[in-house]
Amino acid sequence: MLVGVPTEIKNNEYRVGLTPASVHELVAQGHQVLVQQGAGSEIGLPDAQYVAAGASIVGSAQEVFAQAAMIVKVKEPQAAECAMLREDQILFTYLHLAPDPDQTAALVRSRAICIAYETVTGPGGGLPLLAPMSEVAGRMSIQAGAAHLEKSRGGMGLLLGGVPGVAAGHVVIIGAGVVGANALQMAVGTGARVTVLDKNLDRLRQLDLVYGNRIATLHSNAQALEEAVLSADLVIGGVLVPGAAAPKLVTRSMVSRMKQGAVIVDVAIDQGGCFETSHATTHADPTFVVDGVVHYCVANMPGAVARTSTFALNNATIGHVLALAGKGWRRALGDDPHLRHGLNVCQGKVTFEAVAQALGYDYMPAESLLD
Ligand SMILES: NC(=O)C1=CN([C@@H]2O[C@H](COP(=O)(O)OP(=O)(O)OC[C@H]3O[C@@H](n4cnc5c(N)ncnc54)[C@H](O)[C@@H]3O)[C@@H](O)[C@H]2O)C=CC1
Ligand SMILES: CC(=O)C(=O)O
Ligand SMILES: [Mg+2]
Repeated sequence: MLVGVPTEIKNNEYRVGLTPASVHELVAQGHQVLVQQGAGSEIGLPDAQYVAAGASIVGSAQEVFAQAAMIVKVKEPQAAECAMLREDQILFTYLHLAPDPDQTAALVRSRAICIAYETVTGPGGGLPLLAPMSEVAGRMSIQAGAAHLEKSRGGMGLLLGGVPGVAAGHVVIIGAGVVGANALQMAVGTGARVTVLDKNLDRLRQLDLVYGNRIATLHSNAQALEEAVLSADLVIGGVLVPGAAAPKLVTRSMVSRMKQGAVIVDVAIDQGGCFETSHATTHADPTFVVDGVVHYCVANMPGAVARTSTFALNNATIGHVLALAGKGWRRALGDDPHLRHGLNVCQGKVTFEAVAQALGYDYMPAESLLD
């Protein structure tokens, strides 16, 4: 198969869909790879490394989209990229469709085979192609939150860990999944006081076993959430209902009663966000203030540490890239129910139920398109 890798064009997005090592794997199995000139050059992966791995370099995204049977990317296709997709072309990337009607309509119109990293499941449960980026974003959320608690960035002027004789800050983490557990690890490292909430008691049990009385765990209900958020200096939003728009757990009224200069990091913003006051921001302009509370809502946080993130992402995606290239989409999805869960839009139909429900499309089960 001819596999294409365009340069990412989202704001401050320097990740790349395939590393030279992944290109090497594809070429070793008889595939051809087209990489757009400079796709990895900002993160120490120059064109020469791709050529050494067996790729051909082309000058423009147009050439990649026109020639490749499968496009491997990182972020959801931007409008200019959607316009270049073709019928039956495979698109393998993050999509986050439920909160994004325009992108969904464009993918439906394209009649391409659109497989979302974030809804591919794993044999042991979980979302293995989302997990590496959630690890990155969860760890970064505490760095970003701590920085924005500084006065010069709009925060209340608080050092998370405190100092001897001065109390530490209070970090509240909503959602104890991959983002939440990684945020927790970093928050504990700063010396902050940490509270973590989830609806899933097993997740809270696991964290309690690791951290004991160093943290507080709370079953997430409206009252517990409100009390925690109102006493927080930094709140991390890391909830997920896979494929669906994030539930708006923190209302505008709660935000208006938070401490002045507190900081919210809404990691779940790529699924629409779990704070009523959130809207997506970019690395170029990452924050805005509502009722005196700083909101950091960058939808592609791992793009800031693009080198680490590119390798972490490829570790998780390459097996599926090889299966799609080797078997074609019908057989690869037919053989592997976990990869099949990634199919969100296919030949003009919405094949992921939560996306169809969120955006008012008829739902077409993936299975019915595989014969
Ligand atoms: N902004 C960015 O750059 C990035 C955003 N993300 C996003 O972060 C979000 C979280 O991802 P993961 O941690 O991997 O998901 P996960 O599935 O590992 O964890 C989500 C957790 O939310 C919990 N949850 C669901 N409903 C809840 C509720 N009402 N109250 C409390 N907890 C609830 C679940 O029980 C689960 O433990 C996703 O939307 C993901 O796409 C991930 C990576 C980068
Ligand atoms: C998961 C995601 O949206 C990201 O890594 O940018
Ligand atoms: Mg997004």
